[in-house]
Amino acid sequence: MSNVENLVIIGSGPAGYTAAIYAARANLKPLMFEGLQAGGLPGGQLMTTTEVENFPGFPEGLTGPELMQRMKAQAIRWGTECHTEDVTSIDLSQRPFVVRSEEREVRAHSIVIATGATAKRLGLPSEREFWNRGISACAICDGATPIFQGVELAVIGGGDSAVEEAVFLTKYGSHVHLLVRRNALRASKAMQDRVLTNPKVTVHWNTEAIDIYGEAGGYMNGIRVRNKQTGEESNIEAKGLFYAIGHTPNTELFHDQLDLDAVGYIVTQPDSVATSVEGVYAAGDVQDREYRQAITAAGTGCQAALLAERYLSANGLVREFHQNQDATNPDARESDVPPEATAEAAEVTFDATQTRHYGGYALRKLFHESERLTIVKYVSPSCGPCKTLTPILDKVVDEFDGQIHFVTIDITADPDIAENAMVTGTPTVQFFRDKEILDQVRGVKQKSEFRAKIKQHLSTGVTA
Ligand SMILES: Cc1cc2nc3c(=O)[nH]c(=O)nc-3n(C[C@H](O)[C@H](O)[C@H](O)COP(=O)(O)OP(=O)(O)OC[C@H]3O[C@@H](n4cnc5c(N)ncnc54)[C@H](O)[C@@H]3O)c2cc1C
Repeated sequence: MSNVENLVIIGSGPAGYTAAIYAARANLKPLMFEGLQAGGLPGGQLMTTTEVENFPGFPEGLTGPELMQRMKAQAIRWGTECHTEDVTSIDLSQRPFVVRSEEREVRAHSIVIATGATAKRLGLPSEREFWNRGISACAICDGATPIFQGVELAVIGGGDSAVEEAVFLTKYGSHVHLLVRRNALRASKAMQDRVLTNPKVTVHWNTEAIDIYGEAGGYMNGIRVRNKQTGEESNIEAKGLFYAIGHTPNTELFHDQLDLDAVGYIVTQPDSVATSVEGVYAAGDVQDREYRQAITAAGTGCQAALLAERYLSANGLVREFHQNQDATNPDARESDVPPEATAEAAEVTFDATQTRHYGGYALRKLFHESERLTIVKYVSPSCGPCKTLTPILDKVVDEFDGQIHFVTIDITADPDIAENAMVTGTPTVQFFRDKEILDQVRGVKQKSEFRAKIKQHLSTGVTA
């Protein structure tokens, strides 16, 4: 049984990392599937937010991505093995349990499920057409892109997320419309005050979106809305629409294997995080309909790890590992762009023989002069998924050192470049050669996808 893991943790939000920290501190060397695209992002929901001001221990507040990087670093420091992969199937009917991703199959004596919840969509008739062409589910990730600068924007929803996003978007849009289905906000009183007193936000009560309109093949130009009390329909000329309408628990993998409630949340035993299968525990938003906070997720993550440890000990299943306190998180980065990469320094330090470059100066030079395949990664400082993508893409870029150019563009520092490249959200990765765009990838994707694209474009062109 030496190749059976003590504990597999599925999900890398506050619940998953807290479970990992506790289990790793108990010498269990947990293996974590951090997730990639199914059910959110590595790092979970806080990767899409700005300031977190209520997590104990940080009196000045910190950003969501920063908090999650710290949790990850702490989990890795004590020996957690992390894989940035989605679990694609799980078998809880046999012991050890079997957990599969696209890249591996592992067996485990115990499991902590911390897969959280996913943002809902409305399913409007033209939603698909204008998705990423004005519609977004992440204001924090996409709000800074040029298409949203100085134009009217809208947010749908009435909870904390909607209010936070509406206020955040006032930094970029000329005005923000908040569409609320009822005649009241569900957001906390403090959050309500922030939006109701903001002159750049108009709240449209009893209002539902019916559809999006815009140019065929182009961007959205507005939202068709209906007043639910009067039935009257009208248009809101917003160039951006951000969904903040709640979440669905990520429990597809566990249907027919665990007890779920009518909505799909995992049912845990009273005063416990034990599920209907012994040795399997659920922590965080995936089992919490009521509180859904980072600290409650972390609290139940702790409970899950302690229960898993007890279960392993009671059944003589523990395999102990030495802790490696020197382990550091290779993915922990403060920024995608190093501080020395200033616009002033760019002209002096630019070297076309290098693989990695930063900023508009380098991109313009390479775009016009280089024969190599040039890969451009567009990021923004507040974008959590950008930070997730960085280590994934870095590893692939290293494999093609000397064959390609890799340029990082901060779209807030080089908005004109982002606009010309028609970047509508971050992270976006574009592939160029001979002044032609060959390909584009939006969001966080697996290493294998980027590797395949680079190989494909290298094989079809001349490289330096
Ligand atoms: C915009 C916003 C702002 C917020 N602000 C605050 C705040 O200020 N303070 C606060 O306390 N709370 C805040 N919250 C709530 C908080 O983010 C959540 O309660 C918390 O993140 C839940 O943690 P979790 O670990 O349960 O799940 P999540 O954070 O949802 O993480 C779930 C994880 O599971 C992974 N996953 C899903 N499916 C799979 C799969 N098949 N395989 C592998 N991995 C998978 C995902 O990739 C992700 O890593 C905010 C939420 C939002 C959306």
